[in-house]
Amino acid sequence: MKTPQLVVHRSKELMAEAAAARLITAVVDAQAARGTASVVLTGGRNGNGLLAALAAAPARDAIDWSRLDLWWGDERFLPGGDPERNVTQAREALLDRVPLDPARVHAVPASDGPHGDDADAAAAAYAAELAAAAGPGAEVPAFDVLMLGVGPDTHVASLFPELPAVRETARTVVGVHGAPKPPPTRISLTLPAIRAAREVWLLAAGEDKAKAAALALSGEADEARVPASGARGRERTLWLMDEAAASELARQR
Ligand SMILES: O=C1O[C@H](COP(=O)(O)O)[C@@H](O)[C@H](O)[C@H]1O
Repeated sequence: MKTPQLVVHRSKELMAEAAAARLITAVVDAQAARGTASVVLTGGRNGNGLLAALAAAPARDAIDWSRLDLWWGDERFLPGGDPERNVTQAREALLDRVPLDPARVHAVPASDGPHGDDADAAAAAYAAELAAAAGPGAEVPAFDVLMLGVGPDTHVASLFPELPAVRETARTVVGVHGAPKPPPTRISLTLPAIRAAREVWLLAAGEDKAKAAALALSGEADEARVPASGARGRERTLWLMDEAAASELARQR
Protein backbone atom coordinates (compact mmCIF):
# COMPACT_ATOMS: atom_id res chain seq x y z
CA MET A 1 0.00 0.00 0.00
CA LYS A 2 1.14 3.50 -0.81
CA THR A 3 2.52 5.87 1.80
CA PRO A 4 0.00 8.67 2.42
CA GLN A 5 0.63 12.01 0.74
CA LEU A 6 -0.27 15.22 2.58
CA VAL A 7 -1.59 18.45 1.12
CA VAL A 8 -2.05 21.23 3.66
CA HIS A 9 -4.15 24.26 2.76
CA ARG A 10 -4.24 27.60 4.57
CA SER A 11 -7.90 27.36 5.62
CA LYS A 12 -10.79 24.92 5.58
CA GLU A 13 -12.51 26.99 2.89
CA LEU A 14 -9.46 26.73 0.61
CA MET A 15 -9.21 23.05 1.39
CA ALA A 16 -12.82 22.49 0.34
CA GLU A 17 -12.40 24.51 -2.86
CA ALA A 18 -9.12 22.82 -3.81
CA ALA A 19 -10.53 19.37 -3.04
CA ALA A 20 -13.59 20.13 -5.18
CA ALA A 21 -11.31 21.18 -8.06
CA ARG A 22 -9.28 18.01 -7.57
CA LEU A 23 -12.45 15.89 -7.64
CA ILE A 24 -13.65 17.51 -10.86
CA THR A 25 -10.33 16.66 -12.52
CA ALA A 26 -10.34 13.10 -11.17
CA VAL A 27 -13.89 12.45 -12.41
CA VAL A 28 -13.25 14.01 -15.83
CA ASP A 29 -10.04 11.96 -16.19
CA ALA A 30 -11.80 8.73 -15.18
CA GLN A 31 -14.65 9.38 -17.61
CA ALA A 32 -12.14 10.09 -20.40
CA ALA A 33 -10.24 6.88 -19.63
CA ARG A 34 -13.09 4.48 -18.85
CA GLY A 35 -16.31 6.15 -19.94
CA THR A 36 -17.72 6.34 -16.43
CA ALA A 37 -16.48 7.32 -12.99
CA SER A 38 -17.32 6.07 -9.52
CA VAL A 39 -16.96 8.13 -6.39
CA VAL A 40 -17.64 7.23 -2.78
CA LEU A 41 -18.95 10.13 -0.73
CA THR A 42 -18.48 10.76 2.96
CA GLY A 43 -20.71 12.48 5.45
CA GLY A 44 -19.60 14.97 8.05
CA ARG A 45 -18.62 18.63 7.99
CA ASN A 46 -15.61 18.31 5.70
CA GLY A 47 -17.33 16.06 3.17
CA ASN A 48 -20.34 18.36 3.00
CA GLY A 49 -18.04 21.39 2.74
CA LEU A 50 -16.42 19.82 -0.32
CA LEU A 51 -19.81 19.13 -1.93
CA ALA A 52 -20.92 22.72 -1.31
CA ALA A 53 -17.68 23.99 -2.89
CA LEU A 54 -18.27 21.68 -5.85
CA ALA A 55 -21.79 23.05 -6.26
CA ALA A 56 -20.34 26.57 -6.42
CA ALA A 57 -17.50 25.71 -8.84
CA PRO A 58 -18.19 26.80 -12.45
CA ALA A 59 -15.98 23.91 -13.65
CA ARG A 60 -18.48 21.41 -12.20
CA ASP A 61 -20.11 21.40 -15.64
CA ALA A 62 -16.98 19.70 -17.01
CA ILE A 63 -18.29 16.54 -15.36
CA ASP A 64 -20.72 14.36 -17.29
CA TRP A 65 -23.02 13.86 -14.32
CA SER A 66 -25.06 11.23 -16.14
CA ARG A 67 -22.01 8.92 -16.25
CA LEU A 68 -21.08 9.16 -12.58
CA ASP A 69 -21.85 6.49 -9.99
CA LEU A 70 -22.11 7.72 -6.42
CA TRP A 71 -21.79 5.46 -3.39
CA TRP A 72 -21.48 6.18 0.32
CA GLY A 73 -18.73 5.07 2.67
CA ASP A 74 -21.18 5.03 5.54
CA GLU A 75 -24.66 6.02 6.52
CA ARG A 76 -26.47 6.88 9.70
CA PHE A 77 -29.26 4.29 9.92
CA LEU A 78 -32.25 6.60 10.11
CA PRO A 79 -35.54 6.99 8.21
CA GLY A 80 -35.40 8.18 4.59
CA GLY A 81 -35.19 11.97 4.34
CA ASP A 82 -33.95 12.37 7.92
CA PRO A 83 -31.81 15.54 8.00
CA GLU A 84 -29.04 13.61 9.77
CA ARG A 85 -28.68 11.06 6.99
CA ASN A 86 -25.51 11.57 4.96
CA VAL A 87 -27.45 11.22 1.70
CA THR A 88 -29.94 13.92 2.76
CA GLN A 89 -27.10 16.31 3.51
CA ALA A 90 -25.34 15.46 0.23
CA ARG A 91 -28.53 16.08 -1.72
CA GLU A 92 -28.91 19.47 -0.10
CA ALA A 93 -25.28 20.45 -0.63
CA LEU A 94 -24.97 19.30 -4.26
CA LEU A 95 -26.83 16.30 -5.62
CA ASP A 96 -30.20 17.99 -6.11
CA ARG A 97 -28.53 20.65 -8.30
CA VAL A 98 -26.77 18.48 -10.87
CA PRO A 99 -28.16 16.20 -13.61
CA LEU A 100 -27.25 12.84 -12.07
CA ASP A 101 -28.79 9.61 -13.31
CA PRO A 102 -30.95 8.54 -10.31
CA ALA A 103 -30.13 4.90 -11.05
CA ARG A 104 -26.46 5.69 -10.42
CA VAL A 105 -27.03 7.31 -7.02
CA HIS A 106 -26.52 4.35 -4.70
CA ALA A 107 -27.86 5.51 -1.35
CA VAL A 108 -27.56 3.14 1.61
CA PRO A 109 -30.97 1.74 2.63
CA ALA A 110 -32.83 3.73 5.28
CA SER A 111 -34.28 2.36 8.52
CA ASP A 112 -37.81 2.60 7.10
CA GLY A 113 -36.82 0.95 3.83
CA PRO A 114 -37.31 -2.62 2.60
CA HIS A 115 -35.22 -4.09 5.44
CA GLY A 116 -37.03 -2.19 8.17
CA ASP A 117 -34.86 -1.46 11.18
CA ASP A 118 -32.57 -4.44 10.54
CA ALA A 119 -29.24 -2.70 9.92
CA ASP A 120 -27.43 -5.98 9.24
CA ALA A 121 -29.92 -6.91 6.50
CA ALA A 122 -29.62 -3.40 5.03
CA ALA A 123 -25.81 -3.72 5.08
CA ALA A 124 -26.01 -7.08 3.30
CA ALA A 125 -28.28 -5.53 0.66
CA TYR A 126 -25.79 -2.70 0.07
CA ALA A 127 -22.97 -5.26 -0.20
CA ALA A 128 -25.02 -7.10 -2.84
CA GLU A 129 -25.58 -3.84 -4.76
CA LEU A 130 -21.84 -3.17 -4.70
CA ALA A 131 -21.06 -6.72 -5.81
CA ALA A 132 -23.49 -6.42 -8.73
CA ALA A 133 -21.63 -3.32 -9.92
CA ALA A 134 -18.18 -4.84 -9.42
CA GLY A 135 -16.02 -6.34 -12.13
CA PRO A 136 -15.44 -10.09 -12.51
CA GLY A 137 -14.00 -11.62 -9.34
CA ALA A 138 -14.38 -8.42 -7.33
CA GLU A 139 -16.76 -7.71 -4.45
CA VAL A 140 -16.87 -3.96 -4.88
CA PRO A 141 -16.25 -1.66 -7.86
CA ALA A 142 -12.75 -0.24 -8.33
CA PHE A 143 -13.86 3.19 -7.06
CA ASP A 144 -11.99 6.03 -8.72
CA VAL A 145 -12.07 8.19 -5.59
CA LEU A 146 -13.26 7.24 -2.13
CA MET A 147 -13.51 10.13 0.30
CA LEU A 148 -13.51 9.86 4.07
CA GLY A 149 -13.99 12.37 6.83
CA VAL A 150 -11.84 11.80 9.91
CA GLY A 151 -13.47 11.99 13.31
CA PRO A 152 -11.66 13.50 16.30
CA ASP A 153 -11.54 9.93 17.67
CA THR A 154 -9.87 8.79 14.38
CA HIS A 155 -12.99 7.08 13.04
CA VAL A 156 -13.47 6.92 9.28
CA ALA A 157 -16.77 6.02 7.59
CA SER A 158 -18.55 4.42 10.60
CA LEU A 159 -15.51 2.41 11.67
CA PHE A 160 -14.97 3.50 15.25
CA PRO A 161 -11.95 2.56 17.37
CA GLU A 162 -12.22 -0.89 18.91
CA LEU A 163 -15.74 -1.68 17.63
CA PRO A 164 -16.02 -5.03 15.78
CA ALA A 165 -16.62 -3.36 12.39
CA VAL A 166 -13.07 -2.04 12.19
CA ARG A 167 -11.70 -5.59 12.47
CA GLU A 168 -14.01 -7.01 9.76
CA THR A 169 -12.06 -8.80 7.06
CA ALA A 170 -14.68 -10.95 5.29
CA ARG A 171 -17.60 -8.63 4.53
CA THR A 172 -17.51 -5.41 2.50
CA VAL A 173 -20.38 -3.69 4.33
CA VAL A 174 -21.49 -4.16 7.94
CA GLY A 175 -24.13 -2.92 10.34
CA VAL A 176 -22.54 -0.94 13.16
CA HIS A 177 -24.16 -1.07 16.57
CA GLY A 178 -23.36 1.03 19.63
CA ALA A 179 -21.43 3.76 17.80
CA PRO A 180 -20.13 6.36 20.25
CA LYS A 181 -21.29 9.17 17.95
CA PRO A 182 -25.06 9.46 17.34
CA PRO A 183 -26.92 7.76 15.91
CA PRO A 184 -25.67 4.52 17.48
CA THR A 185 -26.79 2.36 14.55
CA ARG A 186 -25.00 2.86 11.29
CA ILE A 187 -23.93 1.07 8.13
CA SER A 188 -20.34 1.17 6.96
CA LEU A 189 -17.97 -0.02 4.29
CA THR A 190 -15.21 -2.06 5.91
CA LEU A 191 -11.48 -1.49 5.56
CA PRO A 192 -11.10 -4.17 2.82
CA ALA A 193 -13.81 -2.43 0.76
CA ILE A 194 -12.20 0.96 1.32
CA ARG A 195 -8.83 -0.38 0.22
CA ALA A 196 -10.30 -1.52 -3.11
CA ALA A 197 -10.48 2.13 -4.20
CA ARG A 198 -7.90 3.47 -6.61
CA GLU A 199 -7.59 6.66 -4.58
CA VAL A 200 -8.58 7.28 -0.97
CA TRP A 201 -8.80 10.91 0.13
CA LEU A 202 -9.03 11.71 3.82
CA LEU A 203 -10.49 15.13 4.57
CA ALA A 204 -9.42 16.72 7.82
CA ALA A 205 -10.02 20.38 8.60
CA GLY A 206 -10.22 22.04 12.00
CA GLU A 207 -8.33 21.95 15.26
CA ASP A 208 -10.45 19.08 16.58
CA LYS A 209 -8.89 16.81 13.92
CA ALA A 210 -5.26 17.62 14.76
CA LYS A 211 -4.60 14.85 17.27
CA ALA A 212 -6.44 12.28 15.16
CA ALA A 213 -4.42 13.19 12.06
CA ALA A 214 -1.13 13.07 13.97
CA LEU A 215 -1.95 9.68 15.41
CA ALA A 216 -3.09 8.21 12.10
CA LEU A 217 -0.04 9.51 10.27
CA SER A 218 2.48 8.57 12.96
CA GLY A 219 3.23 5.30 11.17
CA GLU A 220 2.91 3.44 14.45
CA ALA A 221 -0.85 3.21 14.84
CA ASP A 222 -2.82 -0.02 15.12
CA GLU A 223 -5.81 0.30 12.75
CA ALA A 224 -8.25 -1.24 15.26
CA ARG A 225 -7.47 1.61 17.66
CA VAL A 226 -6.88 4.25 14.98
CA PRO A 227 -9.16 3.36 12.05
CA ALA A 228 -7.94 6.30 9.92
CA SER A 229 -4.49 4.71 9.79
CA GLY A 230 -5.95 1.72 7.93
CA ALA A 231 -7.60 3.71 5.14
CA ARG A 232 -5.40 3.39 2.08
CA GLY A 233 -5.99 3.50 -1.67
CA ARG A 234 -4.49 1.04 -4.17
CA GLU A 235 -2.86 3.80 -6.18
CA ARG A 236 -2.88 6.78 -3.85
CA THR A 237 -3.75 7.82 -0.32
CA LEU A 238 -4.14 11.54 0.09
CA TRP A 239 -4.69 13.52 3.24
CA LEU A 240 -6.28 16.87 2.41
CA MET A 241 -5.97 19.12 5.41
CA ASP A 242 -6.06 22.67 6.63
CA GLU A 243 -3.32 24.18 8.81
CA ALA A 244 -5.32 23.65 11.99
CA ALA A 245 -5.71 19.92 11.38
CA ALA A 246 -2.03 19.66 10.45
CA SER A 247 -0.82 21.58 13.50
CA GLU A 248 0.15 18.51 15.53
CA LEU A 249 2.08 17.07 12.57
CA ALA A 250 4.37 20.09 12.57
CA ARG A 251 5.06 19.46 16.27
CA GLN A 252 5.87 15.83 15.51
CA ARG A 253 8.60 16.75 13.03
O1 LIG B 1 -20.80 10.71 11.53
C1 LIG B 1 -19.95 10.85 10.68
O2 LIG B 1 -18.82 11.52 10.99
C2 LIG B 1 -17.63 11.47 10.20
C3 LIG B 1 -16.77 12.70 10.51
O3 LIG B 1 -17.58 13.85 10.54
P1 LIG B 1 -17.05 15.31 10.91
O4 LIG B 1 -18.27 16.18 10.96
O5 LIG B 1 -16.34 15.19 12.25
O6 LIG B 1 -16.10 15.70 9.82
C4 LIG B 1 -17.98 11.29 8.75
O7 LIG B 1 -16.82 11.05 8.03
C5 LIG B 1 -18.96 10.12 8.57
O8 LIG B 1 -19.25 9.93 7.20
C6 LIG B 1 -20.22 10.46 9.28
O9 LIG B 1 -21.20 9.45 9.20
